[in-house]
Amino acid sequence: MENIDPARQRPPLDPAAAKRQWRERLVAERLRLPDRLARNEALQRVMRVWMVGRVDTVVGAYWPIKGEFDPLPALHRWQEAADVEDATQARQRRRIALPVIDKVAKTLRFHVWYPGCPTEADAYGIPKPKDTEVVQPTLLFVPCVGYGPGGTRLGYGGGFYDRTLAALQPRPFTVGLAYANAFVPWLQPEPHDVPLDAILTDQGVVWPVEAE
Ligand SMILES: Nc1nc2c(c(=O)[nH]1)N(C=O)[C@@H](CNc1ccc(C(=O)N[C@@H](CCC(=O)O)C(=O)O)cc1)CN2
Ligand SMILES: Nc1ncnc2c1ncn2[C@@H]1O[C@H](COP(=O)(O)OP(=O)(O)OP(=O)(O)O)[C@@H](O)[C@H]1O
Repeated sequence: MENIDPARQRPPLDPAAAKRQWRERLVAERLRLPDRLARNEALQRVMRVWMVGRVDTVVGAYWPIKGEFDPLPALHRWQEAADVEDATQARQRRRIALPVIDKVAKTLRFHVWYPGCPTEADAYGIPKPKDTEVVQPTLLFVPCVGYGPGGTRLGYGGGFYDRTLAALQPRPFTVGLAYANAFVPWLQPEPHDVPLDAILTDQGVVWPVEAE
């Protein structure tokens, strides 16, 4: 048989393999970001401005891992602002919830969390609230390893958010959080991917994009 270019003998990368490769690259890149502190502050500001006027009282977020943006400081301030911002709602306490993995259904449940709340490590070593109330966030901040056009999200590959959102009735408004360097232009939604309703980065609201 003739010599064939070895690259051509390999099957092309399937989308799942491409996603695995990019996950690794994006997490490594995020951990190396030289200006992470400045980006972190910028994204906190974007979040707080974006939340003005939202009437949610239960907001889901996450405990940051692997260099993820930390949404909790901005949410503390949102919680504390309740007293002055909206007198009619001030009595209904604003609450922050963190995900807890349901190992059987492989979905997430959201448990109330507050600073100093007792926690224990989940299967991935992420702190989860211990024995606090289960709540239904109407607004959910979702960590992104990467993001693509149209609100497509790349996570760590567990499918937890997609499975959770497929099952949640009514669905919360979902907001992806990422640093702007995590944009992956070719990222295509797979059939099970639930697109995010909005994406915020340190550069502002990047989805939905304003009409030109
Ligand atoms: N901060 C944070 N909390 C979260 C999530 C998240 O993405 N970020 N999750 C969002 O779902 C859930 C946890 N899901 C996770 C899924 C995988 C890995 C992880 O580290 N996976 C390994 C690869 C495992 C494998 O390939 O089988 C890795 O990336 O090294 C971490 C969390 C709930 N809590
Ligand atoms: N609604 C669903 N029902 C059943 N399986 C699902 C569903 N959504 C996703 N999955 C499974 O989860 C796997 C991982 O999905 P995907 O690669 O999109 O994860 P991810 O969004 O990156 O991860 P995560 O949400 O945990 O951060 C998929 O291969 C798919 O089989």
